[in-house]
Amino acid sequence: MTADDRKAALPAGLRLLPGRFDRAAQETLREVIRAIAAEAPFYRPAMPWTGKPFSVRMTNCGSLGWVADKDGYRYQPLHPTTGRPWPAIPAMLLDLWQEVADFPDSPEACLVNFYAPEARMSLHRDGDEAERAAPVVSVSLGDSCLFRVGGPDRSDPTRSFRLSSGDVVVLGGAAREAYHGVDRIYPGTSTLLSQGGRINLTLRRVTKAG
Ligand SMILES: O=C(O)CCC(=O)C(=O)O
Ligand SMILES: [Fe+2]
Repeated sequence: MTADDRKAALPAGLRLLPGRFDRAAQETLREVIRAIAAEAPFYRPAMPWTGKPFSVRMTNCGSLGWVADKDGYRYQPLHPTTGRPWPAIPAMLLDLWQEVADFPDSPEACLVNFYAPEARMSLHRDGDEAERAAPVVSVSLGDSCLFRVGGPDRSDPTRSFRLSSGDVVVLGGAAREAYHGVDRIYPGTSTLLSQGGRINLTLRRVTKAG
């Protein structure tokens, strides 16, 4: 038995689609995100209550965007600093959802995370969406990362694996409720983003946001 065999199994409903986007498609996505960020700039959210800034910078596209500030976590239709609506979700990402989500309706939200080399995302569950039958569909671009996933309880055993530019992860079924996070970025592992770092796109159906 290897060390890996002793680790938790991947949760049911987690699908990894390595290299789902080839380099040309990644470059197109990069330009699409550049246009989104020109309209809806990346900003640094803060942890509720403590106000501690996230290491990840964020923006959104879609009719709703996920935000975090001293008042809590929520979805809202307007960018917190510009006050403008989020840009539409690009057709390429709606097409991806149609192909892999196995869910009839389109996503309302696409969170765009930017990880500088030192950024990470601590273990959490995506729990602010009313529609939990819809999966979370996530796209990785730029530098590789170490992604960790466990079970529905924070104390469940976890497994980690690398995600590289162009990879897609679908968290559906039981995996929709699984704890997950990003332990680290591997700087210099991709030439896609000239400044380095990693972009993650996270499509969610949401509906009836609080
Ligand atoms: O960056 C990732 O791969 C995961 C992002 C994530 O879990 C989230 O935004 O909720
Ligand atoms: Fe998440």
